[in-house]
Amino acid sequence: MPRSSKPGAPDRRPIVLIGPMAVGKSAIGYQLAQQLHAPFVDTDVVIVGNHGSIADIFAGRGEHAFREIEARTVASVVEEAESSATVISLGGGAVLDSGTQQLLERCTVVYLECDAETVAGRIARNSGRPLLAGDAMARWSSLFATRKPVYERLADVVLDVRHGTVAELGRRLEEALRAFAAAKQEVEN
Ligand SMILES: Nc1ncnc2c1ncn2[C@@H]1O[C@H](COP(=O)(O)OP(=O)(O)OP(=O)(O)O)[C@@H](O)[C@H]1O
Ligand SMILES: O=C(O)C1=C[C@@H](O)[C@@H](O)[C@H](O)C1
Ligand SMILES: [Mg+2]
Repeated sequence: MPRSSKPGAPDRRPIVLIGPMAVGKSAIGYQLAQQLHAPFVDTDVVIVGNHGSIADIFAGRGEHAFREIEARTVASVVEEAESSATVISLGGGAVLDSGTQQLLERCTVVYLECDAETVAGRIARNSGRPLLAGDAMARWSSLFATRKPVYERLADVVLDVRHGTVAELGRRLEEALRAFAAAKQEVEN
């Protein structure tokens, strides 16, 4: 029996991880894909593969150009993943695009929820995120305050990632997705 037809198994829609910078979308997304034996795509990685580093795109062409590239990339990744349980990790700001928000209606959306304390050490070590140039923590907090309502509105499943290793959070997320799929199946039957 295919894994996804087990009662309560995650359904065959793309699983998309959203949330602020450094929350763990890429790390936990990869972990979940391993557990589900599913393909994994990180849209930031696809952008870098096709267009060069994110820092160079911001520096050379500006944020607006980056957002256009990002929206096109997310659309093609989601469309290619349609009807499969592919795990997709988005960049932190990808959800601001209205076309992307519409596409996410066809996916199971997981919002990774955290606080500034969780990401402080990770951001201090980081140098590749152009939007965090200067006072990284202040920039992160200001972006998070603006985007939090969008993350919350789009989420099917919310995972609190303030505590736990990536492996533990991957297991917790798989359980949460099974519970979500089971509840959805019950409503549909
Ligand atoms: N629960 C965790 N425990 C310890 N380290 C973690 C945890 N989650 C993520 N990390 C580490 O934090 C760093 C940032 O994680 P990651 O790159 O997955 O964030 P992201 O949400 O994809 O960020 P971005 O929006 O910039 O792509 C990585 O080095 C990752 O290994
Ligand atoms: O939160 C953001 O706006 C960003 C997050 C990163 O994943 C990258 O997509 C880029 O650095 C922009
Ligand atoms: Mg990432």
